[in-house]
Amino acid sequence: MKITKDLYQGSLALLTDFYQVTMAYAYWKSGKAEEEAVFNLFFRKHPFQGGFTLAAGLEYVIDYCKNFKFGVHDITYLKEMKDKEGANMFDPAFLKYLSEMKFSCDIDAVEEGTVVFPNAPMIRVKGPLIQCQLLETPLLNIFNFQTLIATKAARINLAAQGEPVLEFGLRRAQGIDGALAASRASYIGGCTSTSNVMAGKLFGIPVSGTHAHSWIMSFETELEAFEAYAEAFPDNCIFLVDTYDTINGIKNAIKVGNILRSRGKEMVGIRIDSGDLAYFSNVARQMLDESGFPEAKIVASNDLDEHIITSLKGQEASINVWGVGTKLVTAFDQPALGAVYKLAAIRIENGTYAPKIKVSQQSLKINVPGYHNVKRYYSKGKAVADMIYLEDQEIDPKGIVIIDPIDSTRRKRIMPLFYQEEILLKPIFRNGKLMYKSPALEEIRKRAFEQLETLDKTHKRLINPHLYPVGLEENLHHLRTDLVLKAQKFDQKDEK
Ligand SMILES: Nc1ncnc2c1ncn2[C@@H]1O[C@H](COP(=O)(O)OP(=O)(O)OP(=O)(O)O)[C@@H](O)[C@H]1O
Ligand SMILES: O=P(O)(O)OC[C@H]1O[C@H](OP(=O)(O)OP(=O)(O)O)[C@H](O)[C@@H]1O
Ligand SMILES: O=C(O)c1cccnc1
Repeated sequence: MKITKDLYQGSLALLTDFYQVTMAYAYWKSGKAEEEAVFNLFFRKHPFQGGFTLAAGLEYVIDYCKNFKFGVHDITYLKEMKDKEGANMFDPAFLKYLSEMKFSCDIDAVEEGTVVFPNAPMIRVKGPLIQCQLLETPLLNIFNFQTLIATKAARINLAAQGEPVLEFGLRRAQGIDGALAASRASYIGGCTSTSNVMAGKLFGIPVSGTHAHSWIMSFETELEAFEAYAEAFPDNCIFLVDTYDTINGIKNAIKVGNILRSRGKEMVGIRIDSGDLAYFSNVARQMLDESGFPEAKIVASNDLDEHIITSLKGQEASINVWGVGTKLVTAFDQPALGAVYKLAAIRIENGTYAPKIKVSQQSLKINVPGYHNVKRYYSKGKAVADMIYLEDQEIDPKGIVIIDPIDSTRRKRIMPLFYQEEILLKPIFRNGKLMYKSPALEEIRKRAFEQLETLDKTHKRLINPHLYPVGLEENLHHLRTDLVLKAQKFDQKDEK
């Protein structure tokens, strides 16, 4: 995949917030640029009031980091930036330093298609402070969006209960890249295909589609339009039946279905895009069955989402295929995931890490300090809990307690001995060198499916899902509590 080169024809180094560049300059000036830091990317709350989140975007991150370099044009742009007095904003020696900077971080991340939970890192970046800082914005940009859309797609696909969901979002997506990334994330989340032909070409996603109302309207009659379409695509006919009168449209589809059959071909189905989808799909099913087309599929579209699909299922609608656009690719009911990227540790002289904490009035906003990782415990193939732990922490296989990072009275005892375990942050880069082979998109999609299978259905329900246990290993909990208390004492003294 060459997203960088294909889409932006060059460097993406400036795809960052200006404050990252000014901080980079200030780090450089104060001699801190090369200090080793650890940052974590995580979110605090599942989107869509759900009980799970599906990670996506790592392949873009890898591509971004592999190509992380300030090119000649980037440097020229920065060189010409002036401050309020009209002086050059940046010292030429800093710009030379930037132009020679080589990506040299360690990155560990959850694989795409992994189910993830609040407060646990999805990406950990360790490296020179200046590089870690410059990566904040692009990493958040990539992960926030793709993870959000993959999660929405997973919810929609769960609602469709295994029936195909066709992604139709391009025309209403947030711009060109938003659409492409959304098609990719939707496929990871379980969609069967995309209508976005470029996403098909770039990512190898199957493309599919029916036809529009304009096709029908360009003919004198609907019947003529269906006949002409059948002439052009005898093996791929899904007739849109609701342009004028849906019942009459179904009759016309059946007429052309019979013509096709007389030529040894089968119509694939019909699409309904307006009106009461439960009512019309049931009428259509009956008419198609009675006319000898029990195999014909009924595709429904029109502002669908997981809730409407669930409702239509509850109404026993006869819909077999779901076309979903706007509400999927725009993550309609929650347009941002809200993941953040926080400094967790700074390496100190003796080679150990000094944990860093950002205190907040809201315990929800206090980060998890230190150089940590996440372990998932499985029992008989089902995920039972995630533990966030310091990398060098010994874990007693006979019994540990994990403590909820928000509410320390919520605890869970785990006997690692009896569980299978998976370390979720996998090595991606070491010293800037790529260690990880990105799986094919198909593999990622399969992982997403398998990961969702490991999750109990109580965590997957759309409304009021059961909370999956994620906790801090005891020592990490104590470290965090001590740091918070210390920081608060300091604040109190300060205020006097
Ligand atoms: N039986 C149903 N139960 C629940 N929601 C439904 C049902 N049938 C359709 N819907 C949803 O209701 C909404 C209907 O929107 P709208 O009022 O724009 O419909 P319309 O009849 O298609 O109008 P138009 O012809 O202008 O498209 C859509 O989101 C659609 O998915
Ligand atoms: O409803 P969504 O989930 O966003 O799915 C995509 C929508 O886009 C099309 O409508 P549009 O009116 O743009 O074109 P059309 O004339 O082909 O119906 C299609 O018919 C769907 O209704
Ligand atoms: O192929 C379709 O039916 C389609 C494609 C994009 C948007 N709406 C429908």
